[in-house]
Amino acid sequence: MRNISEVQIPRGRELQQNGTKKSWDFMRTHDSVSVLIFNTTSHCFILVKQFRPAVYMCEWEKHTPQSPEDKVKEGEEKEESEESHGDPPTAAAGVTYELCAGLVDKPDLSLEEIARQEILEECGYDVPVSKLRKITSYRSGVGVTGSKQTMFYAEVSDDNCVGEGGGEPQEGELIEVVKVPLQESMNFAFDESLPKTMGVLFSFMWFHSNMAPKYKISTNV
Ligand SMILES: Nc1nc(=O)c2ncn([C@@H]3O[C@H](COP(=O)(O)OP(=O)(O)O[C@H]4O[C@H](CO)[C@@H](O)[C@H](O)[C@H]4O)[C@@H](O)[C@H]3O)c2[nH]1
Ligand SMILES: [Mg+2]
Repeated sequence: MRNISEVQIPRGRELQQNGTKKSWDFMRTHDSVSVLIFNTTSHCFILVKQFRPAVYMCEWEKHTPQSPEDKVKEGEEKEESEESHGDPPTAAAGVTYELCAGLVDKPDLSLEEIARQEILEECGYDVPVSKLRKITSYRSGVGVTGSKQTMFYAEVSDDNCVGEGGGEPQEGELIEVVKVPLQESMNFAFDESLPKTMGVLFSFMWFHSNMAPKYKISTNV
């Protein structure tokens, strides 16, 4: 009988599961919060758009078969041609649509307080903590990081808008705030030409099943 939970507690990078020795790399990261923001004045979702180096590198590697790490390794057989396939992708290939989100890196603040700060810094809306509603939490990555993300819902109005958002420039953040009209949100969510996170897809679906009736929106999911 196989029991997937029968794992000898790992020592170093090795573990034994079901009699098989395995080693695995992991990366320790902070947990995070994300927020689905809905503007009740304009009936729009408020998303952020930012350049993600990791996303860009995935696209870059498709264009250039040889990865930067491989370049520095010497004496290895190259399976694929080193020839470049035209110009490298533009920076736009690394820009994704995302929920407003942030790392849980301030131990003295609650998850709600961190979410509130991110909404203000990234999107420019001042929302009291009491207006934040927890949707759920989940593992945001199970292959390498295993960290947990807690997702919130925040209803805002134009009256809550106190700034432009855009992130904290001194922390190197460069964020564009994007409005997605509710009526267009499902087409937006499933348009694969617009790169986005799973959180955007999931939260839009959540809104359509839980909040849309309140706004008398017919769902085409
Ligand atoms: N934004 C977002 N939307 C999702 O739908 C979404 N779904 C998953 N995630 C994951 O959540 C984590 C935290 O999100 P952020 O990267 O937005 O965290 P911040 O604290 O705002 O910013 C930090 O990272 C910035 C960029 O590197 C720096 O400039 C800052 O200095 C630095 O503090 C990341 O692991 C991300 O993968 C999403 N993140
Ligand atoms: Mg962020």
